Amino acid sequence: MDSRSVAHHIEDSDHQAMAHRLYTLVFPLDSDNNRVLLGLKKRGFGCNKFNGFGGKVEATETIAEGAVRELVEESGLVATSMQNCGLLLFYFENDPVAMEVHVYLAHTYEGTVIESDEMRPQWFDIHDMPFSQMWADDSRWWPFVLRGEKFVGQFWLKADQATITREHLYAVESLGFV
Ligand SMILES: COc1nc(N)nc2c1ncn2[C@H]1C[C@H](O)[C@@H](COP(=O)(O)OP(=O)(O)OP(=O)(O)O)O1
Repeated sequence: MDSRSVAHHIEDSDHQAMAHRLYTLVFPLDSDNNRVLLGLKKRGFGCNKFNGFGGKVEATETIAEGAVRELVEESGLVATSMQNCGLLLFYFENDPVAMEVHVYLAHTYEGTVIESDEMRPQWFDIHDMPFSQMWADDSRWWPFVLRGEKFVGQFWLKADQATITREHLYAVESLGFV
């Protein structure tokens, strides 16, 4: 088990028994204008979906370092303050490895938004998200972000990557275990 994984903090024995792969997901906010920067994924996993910016955490970095690196690589922005706002756990049918996704809000950042090989960035109103072009789970947990609540979400998905068969989503006081 990756020592950076927080799997053992989730009270679910099936979950704890699984292998986990660590990911990050960062949402840059423009609070003055109630906007969030999303990227349209241009290739690979989640192609043609809007999402925050993130990817696999490398073996040599912390989760927060991975979040900053992926944001720069995919959007051109360098986060200067980030808040860990959620933990998402995805279990895909026929995949023995759970995805452990650490979600951050970037409140301040430097640099210029650029399109990368992987992502085409676009600003959206935080109250008018393109959920029909996003992962199925996003519309479930985004309201927690709007309410300023930290959250943990477990989602079980069919192999079609679109159908949620089971979910467990709840607010937490703190993600201090992350
Ligand atoms: C299943 O539902 C999902 N919902 C949301 N909102 N985000 C998800 C979901 N499943 C995966 N993600 C996120 C987690 C990561 O931020 C990316 C996937 O990362 P990727 O596979 O693109 O990782 P990279 O390291 O960038 O990959 P490359 O090997 O292509 O560089 O999606």
